[in-house]
This record gives sequence, structure tokens and C-alpha cells, in this order.
Amino acid sequence: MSLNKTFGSMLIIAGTTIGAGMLALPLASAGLGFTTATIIMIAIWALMTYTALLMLEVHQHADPSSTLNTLAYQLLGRKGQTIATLAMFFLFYALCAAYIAGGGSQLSEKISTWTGTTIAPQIGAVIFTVAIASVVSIGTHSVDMVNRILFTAKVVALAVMLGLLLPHVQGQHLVEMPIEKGLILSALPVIFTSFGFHGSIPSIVRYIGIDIKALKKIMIFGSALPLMVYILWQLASQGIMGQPQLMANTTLGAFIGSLSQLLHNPMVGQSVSIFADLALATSFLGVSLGLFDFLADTLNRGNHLAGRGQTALITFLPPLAFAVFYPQGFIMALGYAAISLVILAIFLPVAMVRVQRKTANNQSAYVVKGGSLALGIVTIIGIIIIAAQLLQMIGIIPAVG
Ligand SMILES: N[C@@H](Cc1ccccc1)C(=O)O
Repeated sequence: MSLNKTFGSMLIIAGTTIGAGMLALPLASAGLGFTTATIIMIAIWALMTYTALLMLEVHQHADPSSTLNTLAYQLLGRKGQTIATLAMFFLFYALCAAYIAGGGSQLSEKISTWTGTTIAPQIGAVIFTVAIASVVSIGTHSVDMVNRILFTAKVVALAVMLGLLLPHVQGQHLVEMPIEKGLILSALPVIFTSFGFHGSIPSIVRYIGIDIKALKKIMIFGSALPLMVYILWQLASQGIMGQPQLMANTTLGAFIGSLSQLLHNPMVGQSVSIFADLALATSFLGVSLGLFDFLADTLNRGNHLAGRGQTALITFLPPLAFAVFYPQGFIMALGYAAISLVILAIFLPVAMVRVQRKTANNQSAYVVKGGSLALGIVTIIGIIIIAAQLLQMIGIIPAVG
């Protein structure tokens, strides 16, 4: 396998993973302290990498151009396929809703500062959605062009932001422990979503072919890079602000504002803010393109102007409606996304591997270590993550953000 293609694929995985979820990390884990947050992140990274390897175990016996849909149908039947399709829709919609809510409030704050008037976050949400929807509706080629520019800028902004923040870290903040045990449970769904990338696995398999050694490397290193970035980001955010201060910020904008104030340096706030805008825009472009194509395919909308217009409306109106009703719903929507991500990235791979291990001739094939015990453990963790989200929704454990 050419080194270039392997490296490129690792970057695709890392690029899909590092997105809006990262922005929610300091807010979602504000009450945990650096050490606890890092331990949870490492555990969730291990979980996500393990289930990505399970997907490879499934892919090795199938056609290289299989999608999650076709795999689910082959191994789990119609019902499995329906669950996969519904979970995919729900995940895409929830993520887009989070991006619009987050991007909308960022944009309205910016317009308010520039013009000196107060603009409602809903107006920002509409402008942000129309801008991204136009690029996506024109076609994949335009998304590719815009994304290349924004992605490069995002990497530069990330480096500048961490470079400006890390020198201000104070050791005493890093030894803080969780304020309340319930907060650990509350933080799980958002942290879990921030490590999600599993929708991209079939595309990578198609790109690389069934070369398990190369694919394994891509999954492990492609997901380890976001882990490292997230640990540095937690180090910066939790090391600069004490827990009470961090917890007082319930929105991204408030968090950025207090960082600038605390460090008496508007450059710091600006660098975080620019990185946040770019992370939201690139995530939104990638995910809404996936949703757009998926809807056009499922609903058989043609590739002409009217067809693309209709698909655009079905793609963008529902998440925009969410953001209009819940302008502060950024973190809430990322939590909802976790429910369907548990189905897509844990339950489905586990179910498919179970069926395949029973039927396939596995003598010389690739089998992920850990046996039934590991499959059982990750299933239980998946149930805990869904329970954590539901318990937050009905108010039994504290909600984050
Ligand atoms: N990890 C992505 C969200 C995501 C989840 C699942 C699949 C794709 C993307 C983010 O933080 O923005």
C-alpha cells in the first residue's frame, strides 16, 4: 500500500473526528478536572478504535465497495438495515442541528460586535445555514474546493490557538477532581460523539481495498491523532480556568469571552473563535454533504435544479428549525447525536461480528482480539452512554452545557 494513500486516509479519519465535538469538550467536562477527563477520553478512544477494527473484520469478507447499509442487510437482514438507515439519518440530523445552533450563535455575536447592534442568534443560524446550503447544493466539487481552503486554515488556527493557550496553563488547576460523581455520567455522551468517525470507514475501505494491515494502521493512528489534540485542548482549557469558572460558561461564546478576559489578550479569544468557526463550518460541510447525498438517494430526487432544491430543503430545514427553537442547543444536540452513534458505532458492529464469527470460516482471517467478553463489555458501555443521555433529558442527572 502506498504510504501516501495510507497517510491521506489517516488524515481523513482525523479530519472527520476533530470537529464541533471538540468545542463542546471543555464545557461538557468542566466539572471533571483534567485527570478524570483524560482517563475517560482515553477509554472512549480505545472503545471507538476497537469497534472500528470490528468493522474491518466485517469488511474483509465483503465487497470492497460495500456500505454500512449493504453490510447490515447481508448480515442482519432487512430489520438490521432499517435500523442502520434510521440511525444514520438521526445522527446526521442531530449533528447538523448542533452545527447550526453553534455556528449561528457564533455568527450573530460577530455581526453584533461589527455592527454595534444586537442580532438574535436565530438570524445568525439562518445566514450560516444558507451559506453552507448553497455550497452543498452546487455539488460535491464545490464542497471539496471550499473544504480544502477551510481545512488548511483550521489546522493553522488549531496550532496558533494551542500555541497561545498552553503557556498560560497553571499546574494547580490540573489536579482538580470531579465536583460531583453524576457529572462523569453526564459528560459521556458528548465526549463519545467527539470521537465519532465511523461513517467514513466504508469510504476508506473502498479507497484502500481490503488490505487489513494498512487499514488497521489507519484506524489506530487516524483516531489517535484526535486523542492527542483533545488532550492538549483539555490541558489548555482546564489548566487556564479553575472548575467554578469553567462551569459558569454554558455556551461556547461565553467560554471564549472568559478566556480572553482572563488572559487580558484579545488575540487569544480571537484565535479560539476563528478555530471554532472553521471547525463548525468544515464539520457542517462534510456532514451535510453526506446527508444531502443520502437523502437524494433514498428519496430518489434527481440531480437537476428542482431535484437538488428539494433535497436541499429536506436536508437543511429540519436542523434549522431545531436551532431556531433551541438557539442554545449546541451541546444538547451533540448529546442526542450520541444515541444514534452508539447504535452505528457500537451495537451494529458488535451484532455483525457476532453473526459473522458464527458463520464465516475464520481460520486464516482477521479476528479482533478480546472474544465475546470484549463484545459484551463494549455493549454495556453503549447502554450506559444512552442511559446517561436519557437520564439527562429527564433531569435525573445534571445536564452539561
Ligand atoms: N466527531 C465529530 C462528529 C461525528 C460523529 C460521527 C460521525 C461523524 C462525525 C465531531 O466532533 O464533530
